[in-house]
Amino acid sequence: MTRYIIIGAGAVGASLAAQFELSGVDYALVGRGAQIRHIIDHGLTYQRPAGTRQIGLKAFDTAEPPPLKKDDILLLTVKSQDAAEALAFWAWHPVDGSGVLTASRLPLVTFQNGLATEAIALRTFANVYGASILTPARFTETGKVVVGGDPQVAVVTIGRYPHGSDAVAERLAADLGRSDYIAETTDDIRRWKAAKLLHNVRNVLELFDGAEEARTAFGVALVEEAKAVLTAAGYSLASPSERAVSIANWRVAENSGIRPGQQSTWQSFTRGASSEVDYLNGEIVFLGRLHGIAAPYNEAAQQIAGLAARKRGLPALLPFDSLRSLAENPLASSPYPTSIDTERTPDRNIRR
Ligand SMILES: NC(=O)C1=CN([C@@H]2O[C@H](COP(=O)(O)OP(=O)(O)OC[C@H]3O[C@@H](n4cnc5c(N)ncnc54)[C@H](OP(=O)(O)O)[C@@H]3O)[C@@H](O)[C@H]2O)C=CC1
Ligand SMILES: CC(C)(CO)C(=O)C(=O)O
Repeated sequence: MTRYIIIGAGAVGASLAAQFELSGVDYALVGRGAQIRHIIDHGLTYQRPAGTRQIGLKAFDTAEPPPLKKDDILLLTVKSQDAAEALAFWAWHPVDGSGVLTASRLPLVTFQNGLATEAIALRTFANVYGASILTPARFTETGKVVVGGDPQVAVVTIGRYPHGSDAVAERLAADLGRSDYIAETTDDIRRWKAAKLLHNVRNVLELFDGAEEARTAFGVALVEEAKAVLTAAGYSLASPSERAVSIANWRVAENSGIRPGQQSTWQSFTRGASSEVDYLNGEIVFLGRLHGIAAPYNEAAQQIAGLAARKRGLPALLPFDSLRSLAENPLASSPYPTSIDTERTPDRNIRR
């Protein structure tokens, strides 16, 4: 019987575990730090539009991972910047105590935003699948995850990487469907991930203050730049009309505990965790450099977020004017103060 090994117990991973637990799909949730300790000891506080419940989960600390079995499928739900470390940890585990190694045997599904993780995974794992997930999920308090998707938790598109679809993708889509997700498969997951990145390049704006109108205009510039770069890099972007499933009735529920302005990047900064911006705006900068397209708006956002991330926390929103002047005058030295305390204080901002 298939068992899903969920790696990373945050917004996406812990909610997957909770939904599998509720629907009877077999899984093991493997996490680290205070979050997994709390889940092991007390269960997960899981807030959905219909109410909040305390759910006991099959949870493991990375320090004591469950032994892997031959029918396991790995679901990678860490942030992109943590993917290489997590993959290196899992790749060379023996399966079933045999001489067969995880990376050559077990399928691995990458749930990350951005375009980088699948290629990193393919270096070690022979069977890589990408999953593009649309879910309003929040992890800002230890032991608690809020998901406002209604009536289903999320919309997930799955495909084999770099292309194709097969029985593993279909299996995961079916199990997600049983677990209250809208799920579909695709032959070209790269197009879906690229299309989603157009949304995620704007995540960074939630770290900045400033007038709504000016921030919206900056968001448009980020997206236009991303479109130009992705096109130059050979991506044709998937369009919502290509969906095989209807998401017309899917929404973020009102009063679900999910508020605008608190997407995944904001959550990491708020928790004092590390930043994914180098894989979102940074992916556009990287592809722009490879294909000779300037991306000053994404580059300015990446630079200022990068400096701020070293502080590990977001005591106050960042000055939008600095962002705009750096984007409009990229050769000027960074207008954002560089005398930043770089001491690492993980989980500093978590409310307990
Ligand atoms: N949150 C959302 O609403 C959405 C997120 N996404 C994407 O999904 C991906 C996951 O995001 P999200 O769930 O928000 O991330 P979170 O930061 O909420 O959760 C990731 C968890 O993985 C843990 N972790 C990191 N490295 C390891 C490791 N080696 N082994 C075990 N656990 C590890 C982190 O611990 P620590 O805190 O110690 O770093 C953290 O608890 C991202 O690419 C994100 O962009 C996509 C759609 C929506
Ligand atoms: C789906 C969405 C937009 C949810 O907020 C996301 O991808 C994120 O938070 O990064």
